Amino acid sequence: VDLSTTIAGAHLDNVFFNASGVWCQHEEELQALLESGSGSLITKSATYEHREGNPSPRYLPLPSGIGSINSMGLPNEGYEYYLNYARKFDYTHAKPLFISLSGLSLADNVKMVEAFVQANLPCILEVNFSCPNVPGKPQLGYDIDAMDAALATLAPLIKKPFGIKLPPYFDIAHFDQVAAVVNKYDNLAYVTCINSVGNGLAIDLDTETALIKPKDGFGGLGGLMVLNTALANVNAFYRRLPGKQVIGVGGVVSGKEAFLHILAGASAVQIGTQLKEEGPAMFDRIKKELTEIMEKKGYKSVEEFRGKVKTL
Ligand SMILES: CC(C)(C)CCc1c(C(=O)O)[nH]c(=O)[nH]c1=O
Repeated sequence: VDLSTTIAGAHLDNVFFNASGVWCQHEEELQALLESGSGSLITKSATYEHREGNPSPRYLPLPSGIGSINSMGLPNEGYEYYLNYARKFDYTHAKPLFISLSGLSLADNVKMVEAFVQANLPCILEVNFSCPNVPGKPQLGYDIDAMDAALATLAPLIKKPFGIKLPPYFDIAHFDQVAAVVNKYDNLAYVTCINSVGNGLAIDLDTETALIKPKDGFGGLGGLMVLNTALANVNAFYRRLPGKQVIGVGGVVSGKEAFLHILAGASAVQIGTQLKEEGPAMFDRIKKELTEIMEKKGYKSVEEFRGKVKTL
């Protein structure tokens, strides 16, 4: 069966790759992704300066495999590290390179975008809209006017097709409002849905203590428990963004959830928590599981069923 796809004009020989933030902060990790069964790779969201991030424990899988919680605090090597990586990257390689940017201000995003545009490389830029906004205001992804203003500045600068990483939405009116903004920008080629479900709290019964150290234990939720929110966001934006694509992420632990993401409309599928727990060998397992499901159902390519979820 054919698991290949094209995102923002770049060909992936299979739909799978890492969720930004997982297995992608350092070159060694990115090299492991290149050597894995993934179809592509995306770097850890970069800020202008290097960041250590929050004190540990800052990521933990939750008991009974329902998911994970993290408050990493944007640890990354600084954007120049990823720009250099993108300069050295072998673009004849079968896998396209995605670069995630998460500036702490619009000015920082502009400076980073300008540097990448100046370098004129084949990598695809993805702006993380869960990045923090002005302190006291909600993240960019939850401030529709700020999101529109950021895109009005960034889209013309980037010129080429690019994407944005979106937090999960839970209100139909928000799907409508965000889609109306996204549809204004022709080169905004895709949205990646969803980022972690924000500010969850995991507490240990025995110690009566929050699991992670930062932010009084508050952190983003990922893994199987966010699957149905992820499927809804993928399908909501698939229905609302004609001519654009959706990358699905959230709750993919096997070929089954990957199949459901594609059925909901995903053109590619990213994996975070399960990759963190299982390592890059996971891609071969998940590709095999998706292939088996497609063979059993008689599908020869992901194109045949993408977005074809039925309603009653
Ligand atoms: C949450 C932010 C630190 C504002 C952005 C980086 C990020 C982080 C992180 O670095 O803590 N974790 C996530 O699950 N998603 C993200 O987008």
